Amino acid sequence: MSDLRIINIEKQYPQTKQQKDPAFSLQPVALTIKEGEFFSLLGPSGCGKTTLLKLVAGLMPADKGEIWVGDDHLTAVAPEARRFAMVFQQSLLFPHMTVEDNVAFGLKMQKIGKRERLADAQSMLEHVGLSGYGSRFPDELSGGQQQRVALARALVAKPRVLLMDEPFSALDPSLREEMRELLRGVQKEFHVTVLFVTHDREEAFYLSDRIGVMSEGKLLQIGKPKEIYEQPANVKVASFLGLKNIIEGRVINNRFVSNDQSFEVPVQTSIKTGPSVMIIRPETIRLVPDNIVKNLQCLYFRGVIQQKIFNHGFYSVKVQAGEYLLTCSFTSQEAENMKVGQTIDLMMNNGDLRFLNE
Ligand SMILES: Nc1ncnc2c1ncn2[C@@H]1O[C@H](COP(=O)(O)OP(=O)(O)OP(=O)(O)O)[C@@H](O)[C@H]1O
Repeated sequence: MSDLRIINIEKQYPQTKQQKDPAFSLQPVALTIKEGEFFSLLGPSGCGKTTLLKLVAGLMPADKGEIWVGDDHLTAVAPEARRFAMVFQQSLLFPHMTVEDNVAFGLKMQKIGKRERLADAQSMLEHVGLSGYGSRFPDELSGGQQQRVALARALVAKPRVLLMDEPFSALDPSLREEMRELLRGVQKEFHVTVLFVTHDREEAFYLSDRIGVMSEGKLLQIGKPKEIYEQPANVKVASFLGLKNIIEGRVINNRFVSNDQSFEVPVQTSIKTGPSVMIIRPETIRLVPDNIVKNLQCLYFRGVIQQKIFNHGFYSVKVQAGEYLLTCSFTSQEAENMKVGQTIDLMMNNGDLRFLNE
């Protein structure tokens, strides 16, 4: 298998005289991306995603570590000889060449005959929904169409790895969605290995087979989107993923005790004694049915509705429960009679709660 192996790659940028803070360093990254896998590096601006991508591409040397694809050791191989393709935020098409020639350019470099390369370019343009656009010039295309051409140009040369750095961030939201769908489709069709950089959680969750969450030069967690969402490795990952209802407290004798001592719940034995957080996922919160007998398997809150917002087919409802402002997710039916200012009773199963050491 031609997996992409990133073996303990690290990089420290040199300190400049004007710089007050220490120069950025990328902590050692060890990561294997399977052939045909879509892998995203997700993290806030400045966390080192592009740095890692450039090291993989060979656009700058690493201080330590190795890059392999299958049995090929690429660490010292020039970027253009790695057989990787790259797509950036700007499409970087050659303005004086037609769309068709832009797409066929890489094949020309590989000394593939004119007829064959134009046929391949045409076929790839069809795959990205641009058949009939071959004789136009880049400035006769919209931003979204230019990114389609950039994608076609990257794929036509059958790269061993496709590296993408925020390729859709300059596009408007509906076009972004369209491009995500297109990319997901062609990536699966051509079984190309993709390393994708984004700070957009939704984009990473939609596209990826696996995600690596980065922060401050460190790869904090690797996992499938569902695993990362349901079991974030630590508070930084949880906060970056925008997880709601992160409640601070302590673990004592395998029980989580909230800071204001108003409740305690059992935790998994893997959670260490000491400062911790409890995460309540909005979709696991339910209304307490009438006449229920409360039991120890659930946690209960009484609170006042502060806000009710329709959001993508469900209602996001904020409830002030003592000192906690809980975000809940209710169906239209559940939320139908809810009004701001109303007192409601909420419950959640202990088994749905997540605990993390800080
Ligand atoms: N050539 C360089 N020399 C010195 N420092 C650099 C260099 N390139 C980037 N940096 C610094 O390294 C850090 C990581 O930058 P990088 O571009 O990898 O982040 P990123 O996660 O891709 O961010 P963004 O999403 O904003 O592009 C930043 O603090 C940046 O200022």
